Amino acid sequence: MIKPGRLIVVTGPSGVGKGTLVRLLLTRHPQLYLSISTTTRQPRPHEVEGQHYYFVSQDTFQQMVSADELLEWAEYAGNYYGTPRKPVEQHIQRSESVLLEIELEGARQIQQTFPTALRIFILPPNVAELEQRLRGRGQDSEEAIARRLERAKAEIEAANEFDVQIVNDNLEEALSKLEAAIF
Ligand SMILES: Nc1ncnc2c1ncn2[C@@H]1O[C@H](COP(=O)(O)OP(=O)(O)OP(=O)(O)O)[C@@H](O)[C@H]1O
Ligand SMILES: Nc1nc2c(ncn2[C@@H]2O[C@H](COP(=O)(O)O)[C@@H](O)[C@H]2O)c(=O)[nH]1
Repeated sequence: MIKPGRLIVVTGPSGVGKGTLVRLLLTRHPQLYLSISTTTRQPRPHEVEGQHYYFVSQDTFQQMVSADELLEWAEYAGNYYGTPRKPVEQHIQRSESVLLEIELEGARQIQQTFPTALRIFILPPNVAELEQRLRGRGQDSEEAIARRLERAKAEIEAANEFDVQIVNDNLEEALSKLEAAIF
């Protein structure tokens, strides 16, 4: 059994399948709470305010940082992303476990502030497959894909900083490993 009120961080390069794995995990384990991030990125066509992200201006994001309303935040590929503090703390206080799906710099901040958090790194089978997944997703411009792939190299090198590393090759197998790490 998972310990109550645990913080679980899922990190890995963009396009590796974190969101896909987390969505599947939530359908099997609806008791987990997924934090909804704030971002200055423009919404993608299918994205819904308050469901995928809270989409805010740079000014609003900066105000949230100044007011210490974010548990962690980072600049990523030209946009800002952060975890709203209050909902996470409320769920943890209620002994509910919370999932953060965030990039490397944010995960490093969580390591400082929540050293007991379980930190999981999702790896691609190889970089060519990662690129194929980013392109296949069809959501990002060529420039955005290039920036994400550039960042991916440094991210992958940091995988050993994490408690658990999971290669997302076969999706079902990766999901089973994610469940085994958490439960
Ligand atoms: N095991 C897998 N095999 C093949 N394709 C996969 C696998 N896992 C995910 N994908 C596909 O890869 C693409 C990227 O997945 P996803 O959006 O979940 O990545 P992500 O890590 O959440 O990216 P980001 O960090 O940018 O949000 C999607 O099209 C998804 O369907
Ligand atoms: N440090 C944080 N990183 C976050 C947060 N929410 C999402 N992310 C990560 O950003 C990249 C890009 O996301 P995309 O939706 O533009 O593809 C990806 O690695 C996300 O995991 C956050 O609150 N903090």
